[in-house]
Amino acid sequence: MTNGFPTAAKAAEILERVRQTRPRVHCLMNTVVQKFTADGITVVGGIPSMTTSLEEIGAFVTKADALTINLGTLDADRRKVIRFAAEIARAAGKPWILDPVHCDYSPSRLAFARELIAFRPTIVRGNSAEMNLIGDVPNAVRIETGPVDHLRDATRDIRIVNGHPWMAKVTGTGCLSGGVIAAFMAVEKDALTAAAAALAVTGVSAELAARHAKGPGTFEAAFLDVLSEISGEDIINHARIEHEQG
Ligand SMILES: Nc1ncnc2c1ncn2[C@@H]1O[C@H](COP(=O)(O)OP(=O)(O)OP(=O)(O)O)[C@@H](O)[C@H]1O
Ligand SMILES: Cc1ncsc1CCO
Ligand SMILES: [Mg+2]
Repeated sequence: MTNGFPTAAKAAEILERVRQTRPRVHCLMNTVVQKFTADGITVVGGIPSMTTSLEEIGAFVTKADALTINLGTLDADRRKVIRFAAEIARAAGKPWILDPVHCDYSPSRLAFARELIAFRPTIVRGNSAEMNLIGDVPNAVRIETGPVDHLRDATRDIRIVNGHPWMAKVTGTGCLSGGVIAAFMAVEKDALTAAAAALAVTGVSAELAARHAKGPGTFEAAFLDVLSEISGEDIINHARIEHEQG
Protein backbone atom coordinates (compact mmCIF):
# COMPACT_ATOMS: atom_id res chain seq x y z
CA MET A 1 0.00 0.00 0.00
CA THR A 2 1.36 3.46 -0.81
CA ASN A 3 1.14 6.14 1.83
CA GLY A 4 -1.08 9.17 1.22
CA PHE A 5 -0.11 12.81 1.60
CA PRO A 6 -0.09 14.31 5.10
CA THR A 7 -2.81 16.82 5.98
CA ALA A 8 -3.24 19.48 8.67
CA ALA A 9 -5.93 17.34 10.35
CA LYS A 10 -3.48 14.43 10.48
CA ALA A 11 -0.82 16.74 12.01
CA ALA A 12 -3.28 17.75 14.74
CA GLU A 13 -4.12 14.09 15.39
CA ILE A 14 -0.44 13.07 15.67
CA LEU A 15 0.25 15.94 18.13
CA GLU A 16 -2.63 14.67 20.26
CA ARG A 17 -1.13 11.15 20.17
CA VAL A 18 2.22 12.54 21.38
CA ARG A 19 0.44 14.35 24.23
CA GLN A 20 -1.44 11.17 25.22
CA THR A 21 1.37 8.62 24.90
CA ARG A 22 4.33 10.73 26.11
CA PRO A 23 7.07 9.02 24.05
CA ARG A 24 10.64 8.90 25.31
CA VAL A 25 13.13 10.60 23.02
CA HIS A 26 16.85 10.11 23.51
CA CYS A 27 18.98 12.99 22.24
CA LEU A 28 22.65 12.88 21.37
CA MET A 29 22.50 16.65 21.12
CA ASN A 30 25.21 19.26 20.66
CA THR A 31 26.25 21.10 23.83
CA VAL A 32 24.92 24.47 22.56
CA VAL A 33 21.18 23.75 22.57
CA GLN A 34 20.60 20.81 24.89
CA LYS A 35 18.23 22.77 27.14
CA PHE A 36 16.22 24.33 24.30
CA THR A 37 15.84 20.93 22.57
CA ALA A 38 14.82 19.17 25.80
CA ASP A 39 12.28 21.95 26.45
CA GLY A 40 10.87 21.59 22.92
CA ILE A 41 10.35 17.84 23.38
CA THR A 42 8.85 18.34 26.83
CA VAL A 43 6.34 21.02 25.80
CA VAL A 44 5.00 18.97 22.88
CA GLY A 45 4.38 16.10 25.33
CA GLY A 46 7.45 13.87 25.00
CA ILE A 47 10.04 12.88 27.61
CA PRO A 48 13.64 13.77 26.69
CA SER A 49 16.82 12.09 27.90
CA MET A 50 20.26 13.43 27.06
CA THR A 51 23.10 11.23 28.37
CA THR A 52 26.20 10.86 26.20
CA SER A 53 27.90 8.28 28.41
CA LEU A 54 29.20 5.21 26.57
CA GLU A 55 28.36 3.06 29.60
CA GLU A 56 24.71 4.12 29.57
CA ILE A 57 23.85 4.75 25.95
CA GLY A 58 22.81 1.15 25.23
CA ALA A 59 20.21 1.15 27.99
CA PHE A 60 18.91 4.63 27.13
CA VAL A 61 18.53 3.96 23.40
CA THR A 62 16.94 0.58 24.04
CA LYS A 63 14.33 2.14 26.34
CA ALA A 64 13.70 5.16 24.09
CA ASP A 65 10.86 5.26 21.55
CA ALA A 66 12.96 7.36 19.15
CA LEU A 67 16.44 8.86 18.88
CA THR A 68 17.93 12.08 17.52
CA ILE A 69 21.62 12.25 16.63
CA ASN A 70 23.03 15.74 16.13
CA LEU A 71 26.64 16.37 15.05
CA GLY A 72 26.87 20.01 16.21
CA THR A 73 29.71 19.54 18.71
CA LEU A 74 31.85 16.51 17.97
CA ASP A 75 34.93 15.04 19.58
CA ALA A 76 36.44 11.55 19.69
CA ASP A 77 34.28 10.39 22.64
CA ARG A 78 31.09 11.68 21.03
CA ARG A 79 31.89 9.99 17.75
CA LYS A 80 32.25 6.70 19.62
CA VAL A 81 28.97 7.03 21.48
CA ILE A 82 27.11 8.24 18.38
CA ARG A 83 28.37 5.27 16.32
CA PHE A 84 27.28 2.86 19.04
CA ALA A 85 23.85 4.50 19.38
CA ALA A 86 23.29 4.34 15.61
CA GLU A 87 24.23 0.65 15.62
CA ILE A 88 21.79 -0.09 18.44
CA ALA A 89 18.99 1.93 16.80
CA ARG A 90 19.49 0.09 13.55
CA ALA A 91 19.55 -3.35 15.19
CA ALA A 92 16.47 -2.56 17.29
CA GLY A 93 14.56 -0.94 14.42
CA LYS A 94 14.13 2.31 16.41
CA PRO A 95 13.16 5.39 14.45
CA TRP A 96 16.04 7.85 14.42
CA ILE A 97 16.90 11.17 12.81
CA LEU A 98 20.33 12.44 11.85
CA ASP A 99 21.08 16.19 11.90
CA PRO A 100 24.45 16.62 10.12
CA VAL A 101 25.10 20.07 11.63
CA HIS A 102 28.01 21.94 10.01
CA CYS A 103 29.01 19.02 7.75
CA ASP A 104 29.67 21.79 5.24
CA TYR A 105 32.45 23.16 7.51
CA SER A 106 34.67 20.08 7.72
CA PRO A 107 35.42 17.14 5.40
CA SER A 108 35.90 14.83 8.37
CA ARG A 109 32.44 15.69 9.68
CA LEU A 110 30.90 15.13 6.26
CA ALA A 111 32.63 11.72 6.08
CA PHE A 112 31.25 10.87 9.54
CA ALA A 113 27.73 11.90 8.48
CA ARG A 114 28.04 9.59 5.46
CA GLU A 115 29.28 6.76 7.69
CA LEU A 116 26.18 7.21 9.88
CA ILE A 117 23.85 7.27 6.88
CA ALA A 118 25.02 3.69 6.23
CA PHE A 119 23.29 2.79 9.55
CA ARG A 120 20.01 3.75 7.85
CA PRO A 121 18.55 6.74 9.73
CA THR A 122 14.79 7.05 9.26
CA ILE A 123 15.21 10.75 8.48
CA VAL A 124 18.11 13.06 7.63
CA ARG A 125 17.41 16.77 8.22
CA GLY A 126 19.60 19.78 7.71
CA ASN A 127 19.65 23.30 6.34
CA SER A 128 20.27 23.87 2.63
CA ALA A 129 24.09 24.21 2.89
CA GLU A 130 24.28 20.91 4.78
CA MET A 131 21.79 19.00 2.63
CA ASN A 132 23.39 20.18 -0.63
CA LEU A 133 26.49 18.24 0.42
CA ILE A 134 24.60 15.25 1.79
CA GLY A 135 22.76 14.90 -1.52
CA ASP A 136 20.23 12.09 -1.95
CA VAL A 137 19.44 9.73 0.90
CA PRO A 138 17.60 6.97 -0.99
CA ASN A 139 16.50 4.89 2.01
CA ALA A 140 15.48 7.75 4.30
CA VAL A 141 13.14 10.72 4.39
CA ARG A 142 15.22 13.70 3.28
CA ILE A 143 14.40 17.09 4.80
CA GLU A 144 15.91 20.43 3.90
CA THR A 145 14.64 23.22 6.17
CA GLY A 146 14.66 26.96 5.60
CA PRO A 147 12.04 29.64 4.84
CA VAL A 148 10.19 26.72 3.19
CA ASP A 149 10.83 23.14 4.34
CA HIS A 150 11.23 20.49 1.60
CA LEU A 151 10.52 16.86 2.55
CA ARG A 152 10.77 13.85 0.32
CA ASP A 153 10.77 10.07 0.40
CA ALA A 154 10.75 7.48 -2.38
CA THR A 155 7.29 8.44 -3.63
CA ARG A 156 6.34 11.84 -2.21
CA ASP A 157 7.66 15.37 -2.33
CA ILE A 158 6.05 18.00 -0.07
CA ARG A 159 6.64 21.49 1.33
CA ILE A 160 5.81 23.06 4.67
CA VAL A 161 5.33 26.78 4.18
CA ASN A 162 4.98 27.73 7.86
CA GLY A 163 7.46 29.38 10.20
CA HIS A 164 8.82 32.87 10.93
CA PRO A 165 12.15 34.60 10.13
CA TRP A 166 12.88 34.87 13.87
CA MET A 167 13.33 31.07 13.86
CA ALA A 168 16.61 31.70 12.05
CA LYS A 169 17.60 34.27 14.74
CA VAL A 170 17.31 31.83 17.63
CA THR A 171 20.19 29.33 17.76
CA GLY A 172 18.99 25.75 17.56
CA THR A 173 15.47 25.84 16.12
CA GLY A 174 16.67 23.27 13.57
CA CYS A 175 18.18 21.09 16.31
CA LEU A 176 14.96 21.41 18.33
CA SER A 177 12.97 20.35 15.26
CA GLY A 178 15.04 17.12 15.21
CA GLY A 179 13.85 16.36 18.76
CA VAL A 180 10.23 17.18 17.98
CA ILE A 181 10.31 15.14 14.75
CA ALA A 182 11.68 12.19 16.77
CA ALA A 183 8.77 12.49 19.24
CA PHE A 184 6.31 12.47 16.33
CA MET A 185 8.06 9.47 14.67
CA ALA A 186 7.68 7.58 17.94
CA VAL A 187 3.89 7.61 17.52
CA GLU A 188 3.54 7.65 13.71
CA LYS A 189 5.15 4.96 11.54
CA ASP A 190 4.94 6.92 8.29
CA ALA A 191 8.09 9.01 8.80
CA LEU A 192 7.33 11.64 6.15
CA THR A 193 3.89 12.23 7.68
CA ALA A 194 5.39 12.39 11.18
CA ALA A 195 8.01 14.94 10.08
CA ALA A 196 5.51 17.04 8.13
CA ALA A 197 3.27 17.14 11.19
CA ALA A 198 6.16 18.13 13.49
CA LEU A 199 7.34 20.91 11.16
CA ALA A 200 3.80 22.20 10.63
CA VAL A 201 3.20 22.27 14.40
CA THR A 202 6.49 24.07 15.12
CA GLY A 203 6.01 26.42 12.14
CA VAL A 204 2.48 27.42 13.10
CA SER A 205 3.57 27.82 16.75
CA ALA A 206 6.32 30.18 15.59
CA GLU A 207 3.84 32.28 13.58
CA LEU A 208 1.47 32.60 16.54
CA ALA A 209 4.34 33.28 18.97
CA ALA A 210 5.74 36.06 16.79
CA ARG A 211 2.49 38.01 17.30
CA HIS A 212 3.35 38.36 21.01
CA ALA A 213 7.13 38.82 20.76
CA LYS A 214 9.34 41.92 20.42
CA GLY A 215 12.36 40.17 18.90
CA PRO A 216 14.30 36.87 18.97
CA GLY A 217 14.64 36.80 22.78
CA THR A 218 10.99 37.17 23.67
CA PHE A 219 10.14 35.06 20.61
CA GLU A 220 12.08 32.07 22.02
CA ALA A 221 10.01 32.10 25.21
CA ALA A 222 6.73 32.78 23.37
CA PHE A 223 7.49 29.93 20.95
CA LEU A 224 7.79 27.39 23.81
CA ASP A 225 4.61 28.83 25.38
CA VAL A 226 2.59 28.38 22.18
CA LEU A 227 4.11 24.97 21.39
CA SER A 228 2.98 23.74 24.81
CA GLU A 229 -0.69 24.56 24.27
CA ILE A 230 -1.37 24.89 20.55
CA SER A 231 -4.79 23.52 19.64
CA GLY A 232 -5.77 21.17 16.85
CA GLU A 233 -7.95 23.97 15.52
CA ASP A 234 -4.97 26.35 15.24
CA ILE A 235 -3.04 23.70 13.32
CA ILE A 236 -5.95 23.01 10.97
CA ASN A 237 -6.51 26.75 10.38
CA HIS A 238 -2.87 27.73 9.77
CA ALA A 239 -0.83 24.71 8.58
CA ARG A 240 0.35 24.99 4.97
CA ILE A 241 1.35 21.52 3.78
CA GLU A 242 1.73 21.64 0.00
CA HIS A 243 2.40 19.13 -2.81
CA GLU A 244 1.86 18.88 -6.53
CA GLN A 245 -1.06 16.46 -6.17
CA GLY A 246 -3.26 19.21 -4.74
N1 LIG B 1 13.12 32.67 7.07
C1 LIG B 1 12.39 31.71 7.65
N2 LIG B 1 11.04 31.79 7.63
C2 LIG B 1 10.30 30.83 8.20
N3 LIG B 1 10.79 29.75 8.86
C3 LIG B 1 12.11 29.62 8.91
C4 LIG B 1 12.99 30.57 8.32
N4 LIG B 1 14.28 30.17 8.52
C5 LIG B 1 14.20 29.02 9.21
N5 LIG B 1 12.91 28.66 9.45
C6 LIG B 1 12.45 27.50 10.21
O1 LIG B 1 13.35 27.34 11.29
C7 LIG B 1 13.59 25.97 11.58
C8 LIG B 1 15.09 25.69 11.50
O2 LIG B 1 15.47 25.73 10.16
P1 LIG B 1 16.94 26.14 9.68
O3 LIG B 1 17.02 25.75 8.24
O4 LIG B 1 17.21 27.54 10.06
O5 LIG B 1 17.78 25.11 10.56
P2 LIG B 1 19.29 25.13 11.03
O6 LIG B 1 20.11 26.04 10.17
O7 LIG B 1 19.72 23.72 11.13
O8 LIG B 1 19.13 25.74 12.48
P3 LIG B 1 20.07 25.53 13.77
O9 LIG B 1 21.38 24.98 13.26
O10 LIG B 1 20.19 26.88 14.39
O11 LIG B 1 19.40 24.56 14.66
C9 LIG B 1 12.75 25.18 10.57
O12 LIG B 1 11.56 24.78 11.22
C10 LIG B 1 12.47 26.19 9.45
O13 LIG B 1 11.23 25.95 8.85
C1 LIG C 1 25.89 27.26 17.00
C2 LIG C 1 26.12 25.81 17.02
N1 LIG C 1 27.39 25.33 16.96
C3 LIG C 1 27.39 24.01 17.02
S1 LIG C 1 25.86 23.34 17.13
C4 LIG C 1 25.14 24.83 17.14
C5 LIG C 1 23.67 24.97 17.25
C6 LIG C 1 22.98 25.24 15.99
O1 LIG C 1 23.25 24.34 14.98
MG1 LIG D 1 21.34 22.97 12.02
